[in-house]
Amino acid sequence: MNAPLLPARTATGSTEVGPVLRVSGLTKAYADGRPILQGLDFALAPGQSTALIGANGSGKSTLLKCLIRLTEPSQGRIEMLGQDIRALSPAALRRFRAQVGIVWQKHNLVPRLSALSNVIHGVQSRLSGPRAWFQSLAPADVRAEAMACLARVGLADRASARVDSLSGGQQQRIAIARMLMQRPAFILADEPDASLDPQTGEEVMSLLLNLVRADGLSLLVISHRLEHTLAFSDRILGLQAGRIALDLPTARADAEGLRRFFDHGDHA
Ligand SMILES: Nc1ncnc2c1ncn2[C@@H]1O[C@H](COP(=O)(O)OP(=O)(O)OP(=O)(O)O)[C@@H](O)[C@H]1O
Repeated sequence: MNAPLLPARTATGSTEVGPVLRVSGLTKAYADGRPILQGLDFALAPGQSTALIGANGSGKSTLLKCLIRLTEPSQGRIEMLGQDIRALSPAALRRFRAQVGIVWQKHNLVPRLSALSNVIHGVQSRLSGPRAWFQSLAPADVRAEAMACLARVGLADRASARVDSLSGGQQQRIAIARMLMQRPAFILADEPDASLDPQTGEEVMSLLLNLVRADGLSLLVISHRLEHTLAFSDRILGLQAGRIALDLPTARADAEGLRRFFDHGDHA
């Protein structure tokens, strides 16, 4: 059970790649004792985009936060990128989180700083102090990498613009570029399209998926939009009453059944 999950040599010498995430018996209750997650078991294969769906309050955000211990699980085991997450010391957990890119609905950019400085902030796991904060103080290689990340999200020409002069969609792209700067191995996204108009939301989701595909990354994304779930995932996990009530390849998803799950939190 304690063996690393990422490339392991088999007896024949071939390389076998295990899941990027394996969750076993994950249970969570907040202080009031009400069970939110009730013994979840699932694993995610590398290089896949998985949509996490469920009614409001079904525990999607709680699950994402448990995975990296932004909230502490009550019980169960979480293995991500070969690490037993619940066994990590606070310092090891901070180092581990640097490998996980997170895209939130609210991106927490620094509004008065430039787009480039905000992207440079993604380097903080590798570099500390003002050199990881201001574009004018960042080492040349860090600036160049941040510019490349900006180019990947289509905003190289806005590098010097103050973030608060950019649109909501552009700001979410900057947040994605900052996340790329972390060189993540796994991406968690909590409704990255939620506060954007439908077209911009679709563009952001499409950009995120293209980057994930290009870099061969794994993505677990909370989705509230049926059409985005169908267009931007390989697999769908549905939460209902704290349990996984739906788990299927997106190619086999029936849009009407999914619509019921979105509207009522069930698929009966
Ligand atoms: N810090 C907290 N303390 C107590 N209860 C909480 C806390 N955070 C969330 N909850 C409760 O846990 C339940 C699940 O919340 P969570 O945000 O995980 O659901 P969700 O599926 O992401 O919802 P939504 O789709 O509305 O974002 C809700 O009843 C919520 O009120």
